[in-house]
Amino acid sequence: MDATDPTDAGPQPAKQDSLAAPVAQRCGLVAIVGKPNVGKSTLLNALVGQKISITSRKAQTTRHRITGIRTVGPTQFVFVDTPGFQTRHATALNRSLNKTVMGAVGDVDLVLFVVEAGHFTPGDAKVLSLLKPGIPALLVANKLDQVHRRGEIAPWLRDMQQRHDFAEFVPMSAKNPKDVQRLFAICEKYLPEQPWWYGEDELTDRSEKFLAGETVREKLFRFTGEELPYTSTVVVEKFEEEPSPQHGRMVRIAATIVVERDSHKAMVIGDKGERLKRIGTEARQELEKLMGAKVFLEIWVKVRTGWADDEARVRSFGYE
Ligand SMILES: Nc1nc2c(ncn2[C@@H]2O[C@H](COP(=O)(O)OP(=O)(O)OP(=O)(O)O)[C@@H](O)[C@H]2O)c(=O)[nH]1
Repeated sequence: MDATDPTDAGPQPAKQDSLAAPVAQRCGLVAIVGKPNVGKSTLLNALVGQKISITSRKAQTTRHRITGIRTVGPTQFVFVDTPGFQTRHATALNRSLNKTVMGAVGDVDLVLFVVEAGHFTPGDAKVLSLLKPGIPALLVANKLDQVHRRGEIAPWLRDMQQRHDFAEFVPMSAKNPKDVQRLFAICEKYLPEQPWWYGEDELTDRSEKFLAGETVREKLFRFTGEELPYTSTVVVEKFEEEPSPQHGRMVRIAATIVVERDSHKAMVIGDKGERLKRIGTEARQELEKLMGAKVFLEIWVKVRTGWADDEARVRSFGYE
């Protein structure tokens, strides 16, 4: 996969040659945490330089612990994206999500605690309470572009300083490449000197099968807007490579969208199947680009009432 670099990196450190003093490699885990919708996935994608975590306007679209890898100069950042900490409902699905967050913040070198600049809600406080002492945390005050009175940021930062012993404050916008570049430079010194874990060009340790499911899920949420409950999910039933003299690489994928009610199924399928067709077309086009292959994508819609309340079923759909 070729990564285009949206971060406008500017000059990179020169490659080491045999005459130059060796620069020690750094490598470490960076967790991105925050309540739903603060921009964690947008930030991760900007940091990794390729879209690997799905984003949408709907809260709770990120359910898996996704790693993104980015090597900049001598430093390899291994990012861990986590689900928004969900406090409103206590279904088995949410218990599983919360466990993922706990796992993610306990064992990392650096935490990026993401909030919307100028805001701090009880939802943010809940996530903040999960941060472990001893692990440096940066306050990423995201969506700075939406703050129109910049003068209010300084008193807000002072208030944030009272709430947690943040190592640094980074007011920024995940949508601004220069800010994202600056964030790399800030994070670098928190990662230990040790050899890289992955190749220089690797972006994720997730399989293409996983990315296929995520892509369908993103289109599903994008085209159903706020109507479809976030308990709907996507299961990839088949992912098969086939040799094709005509297309080079060819992949056959069958995915099932699992919804809770018949009415949700009708919503996903849409008038004369229009919506499901659109979901399938857009997902297929994106996957073809991502995988550099001809993709045949089949999507089914199934109703499984109450699946989000059933621990065994949540596990069978791939949540820990
Ligand atoms: N204006 C502005 N919008 C942003 C910025 N960063 C993210 N957004 C938008 O905020 C919304 C939520 O972003 P996501 O990246 O999906 O948020 P998330 O925290 O991963 O959300 P969950 O998956 O629900 O946990 C999207 O509509 C983004 O486009 C930013 O810096 N500025």
